Amino acid sequence: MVKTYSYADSQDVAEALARYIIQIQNKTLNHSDKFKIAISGGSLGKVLQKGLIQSPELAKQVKWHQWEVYFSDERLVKLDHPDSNYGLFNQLVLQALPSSAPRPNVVTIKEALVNETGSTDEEIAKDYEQRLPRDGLEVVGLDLVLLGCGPDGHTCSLFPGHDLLKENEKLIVYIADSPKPPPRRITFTFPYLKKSKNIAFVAEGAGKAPVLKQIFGEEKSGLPCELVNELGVPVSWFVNDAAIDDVDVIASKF
Ligand SMILES: O=C1O[C@H](COP(=O)(O)O)[C@@H](O)[C@H](O)[C@H]1O
Repeated sequence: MVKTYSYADSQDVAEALARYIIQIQNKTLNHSDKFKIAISGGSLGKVLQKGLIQSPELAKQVKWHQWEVYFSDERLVKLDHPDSNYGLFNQLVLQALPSSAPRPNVVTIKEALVNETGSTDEEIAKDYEQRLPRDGLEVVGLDLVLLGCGPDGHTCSLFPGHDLLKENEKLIVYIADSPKPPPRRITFTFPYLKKSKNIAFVAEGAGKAPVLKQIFGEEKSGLPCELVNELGVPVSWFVNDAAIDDVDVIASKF
């Protein structure tokens, strides 16, 4: 269920990820009128910009008007704040679309609840969970979830050793003590990630080599990224060669 792809440079990674996204988009739109996808923050934004906006042959295949975009995690700041994952996606992708291009439907956190006296981060998480796609009363998984891999092995805002890794019921939860600033966030949980039809990770650069060695090594790392690999969801990893520094340990898996 875990496929791994490595490419020499970042442009190759970006184009390979874009081709994969378009493949899942087209397969989904054969039986649905909406392509439901989750975006992460961090380094993923630039990869999407390179593959889905700046690569003309691929850009013309993206059916943005049928996209329904969610966020696998979000920082609890205003949407135009430099720390906002929506803000990054808006800046790198949405604002780069031709003005005539139809826009996707983007499901952001309810900005009015952020820093409003009387509302709590738990309410923001519950509100976002209420807006996840449903089939009747049941919340359904997304067609594709795009995840990053932090140098500590975190993904979404699920951090190593955090109690949130034990959440087995809620689909969206809040964290008030993220070890990576800013501290206040909401995040997909493993129960929600497990509902996904497809998951893809992107990890690039020498800085990710040590954690990839742990995630794909012989020993169980218990890191959030490795726990996602074990959910039983089809997972694809897109990395560049700089992120694979130990041929013995993981290159055989790429
Ligand atoms: O804080 C976060 O970090 C992760 C990983 O970011 P990366 O730059 O190392 O790829 C990101 O996926 C997540 O959305 C973000 O909130």
